[in-house]
Amino acid sequence: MTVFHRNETRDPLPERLRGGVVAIGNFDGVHRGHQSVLERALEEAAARGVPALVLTFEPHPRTVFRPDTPVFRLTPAPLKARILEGMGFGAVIEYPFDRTFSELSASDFIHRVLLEWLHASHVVTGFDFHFGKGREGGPAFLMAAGGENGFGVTLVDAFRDENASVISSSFIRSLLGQGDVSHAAGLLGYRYTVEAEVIDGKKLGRTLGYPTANMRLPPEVELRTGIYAVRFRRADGSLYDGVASFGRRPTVDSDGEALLETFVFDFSGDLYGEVCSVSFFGHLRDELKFDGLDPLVAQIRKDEDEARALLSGVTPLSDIDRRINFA
Ligand SMILES: Cc1cc2nc3c(=O)[nH]c(=O)nc-3n(C[C@H](O)[C@H](O)[C@H](O)COP(=O)(O)O)c2cc1C
Ligand SMILES: Nc1ncnc2c1ncn2[C@@H]1O[C@H](COP(=O)(O)OP(=O)(O)O)[C@@H](O)[C@H]1O
Repeated sequence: MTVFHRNETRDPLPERLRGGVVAIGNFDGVHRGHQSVLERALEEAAARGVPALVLTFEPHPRTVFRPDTPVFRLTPAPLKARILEGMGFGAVIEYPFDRTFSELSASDFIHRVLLEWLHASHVVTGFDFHFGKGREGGPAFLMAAGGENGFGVTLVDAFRDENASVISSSFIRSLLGQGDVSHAAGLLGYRYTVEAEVIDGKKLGRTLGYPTANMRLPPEVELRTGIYAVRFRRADGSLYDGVASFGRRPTVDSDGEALLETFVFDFSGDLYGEVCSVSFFGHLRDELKFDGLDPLVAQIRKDEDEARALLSGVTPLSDIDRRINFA
């Protein structure tokens, strides 16, 4: 068993990873459309007996072109790497992306990155992948370059869901903005998941009988505020059901920042400083401003019951979902 390699630099690639099948793309969310491209790369690699790699770019190229509007990332690099590892890839290349790199011509990208650096034997991308300065290189260019330079190319057609709609990261972001985490899960193939350190709060939760693990999400996250049924994973891998509130807590803290606060079921202990993850299974309601703490606590009790009921019946949507939320 070789270990998964996360490559975050332009330093020479370890020898054992050269000559592989390379899937290229940003793959933010690693949604079911991305998975159809990625599965093809895994099949090609298995058939040839060579490593399977993903070439992706960090930071997300749109963040480099428009620094003041950071992209709402469905899968920040660490989560993306974990999903790809679970799928069976040998490595993810998080190639450093900056303005200078974006000026490389499509031909230079092929020669310097794919050939001289990765020694790619085969490339797999989606039908609409473009690369090089001004997106000048498209599928036809890549096919021709493969023919000239002796690497194979597989272009994977648009994946359509059950309703014949093309799945896109931006549509999934908009669903999360509406709080529709179940529709988002259907398109991702797994429940939307965030990861962050548990930080200190007002220490009020414990006095209400509902201690909550508080997390700060990146400001560009556009998840709708509200109350959700969730699964909570600790750093040691243990899994718990829970109920979480994402928002500004108008009842106790009207001008505070938005926080994700999870009441973890059947748990007691210290979570401060631990990096934990939260996966969203269902949106229960919007956040409300209550007239005092008693009605808030009464509502949280109902939320807990509702979340327990919802979570008691859930099943994995895919192997990825099983690894993240069930195993
Ligand atoms: C399931 C759940 C539902 C919540 N719903 C609301 C709400 O509708 N309105 C609100 O102001 N705060 C809501 N809260 C947030 C509580 O006000 C908050 O958890 C409490 O103030 C504890 O804060 P602390 O963790 O900083 O001590 C909710 C919390 C949980 C766990
Ligand atoms: N069942 C639980 N769910 C969430 N946090 C818990 C639980 N049991 C203990 N804790 C601990 O208590 C803390 C939350 O208590 P709370 O009074 O809400 O404080 P804070 O305001 O700092 O979040 C968590 O960060 C965690 O360390």
